[in-house]
Amino acid sequence: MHAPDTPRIDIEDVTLLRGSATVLRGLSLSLTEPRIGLIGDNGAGKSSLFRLICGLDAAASGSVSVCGCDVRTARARLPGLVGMMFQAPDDQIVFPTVVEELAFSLSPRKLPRREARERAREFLAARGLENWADRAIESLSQGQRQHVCLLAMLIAAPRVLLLDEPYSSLDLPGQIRLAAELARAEQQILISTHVLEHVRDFERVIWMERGLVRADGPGAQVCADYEADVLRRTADVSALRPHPALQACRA
Ligand SMILES: Nc1ncnc2c1ncn2[C@@H]1O[C@H](COP(=O)(O)OP(=O)(O)OP(=O)(O)O)[C@@H](O)[C@H]1O
Repeated sequence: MHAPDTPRIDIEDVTLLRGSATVLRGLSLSLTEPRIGLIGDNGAGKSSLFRLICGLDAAASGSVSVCGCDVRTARARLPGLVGMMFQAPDDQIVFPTVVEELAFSLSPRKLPRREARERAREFLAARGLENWADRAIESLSQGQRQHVCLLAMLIAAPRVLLLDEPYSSLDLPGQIRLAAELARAEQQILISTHVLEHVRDFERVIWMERGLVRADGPGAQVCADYEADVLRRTADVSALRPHPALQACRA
């Protein structure tokens, strides 16, 4: 059952265009679970769905609401409601140093600049990262930039977190820390990933295919169905050299 204080996202009969392409087609979803995984092939529409939910792109038709607020009319409230961690850190980061980027995330709270930076330093220090504060973003690796994107989203403390392939550039310790950070987080979290292990035990996983929902249900079932489908589609090549990610479903 949906707890009354858990955020909810309602998508009703949405069509989304990007350029001349229709990337989501008549999509309807009611997202109420605290953890939801999003899987599917490249180009299936996962990032597009996130962009729609956080108000970066507007639907050509249909409606999207977060916690009852229509994203078309609630843009000013959206930063406090929804935070997104982009797939490519350079699409997200706008400031030259870590502390400035984190302080920027606090801008919806309208704090004086000095106080916002102070809070950003404290936030970093609480995670043992005080020496990151004045580092130039340019001097960070891709994985470290991805970590900054995560911190920028967490410091803003929105009610819903959208993470677009958050593990893709992280080293193994980074992946373990991120998984622990997410397990602790009280927010509703949606994760798009190609690494099924990160969502297999979720209560709900949505498999997207060409802008539509192909399957929607418990993570173990949906991930197994997707793997079986991938195995069928790649039978010619996987017979030559089985991919480790598909070993379990071949057994
Ligand atoms: N800026 C854009 N302009 C036009 N079409 C786009 C743009 N960005 C994405 N698309 C198209 O939208 C469709 C969905 O892309 P999207 O990025 O949402 O897929 P995805 O499931 O997140 O893929 P991936 O797993 O590769 O990240 C694709 O067909 C893609 O070509």
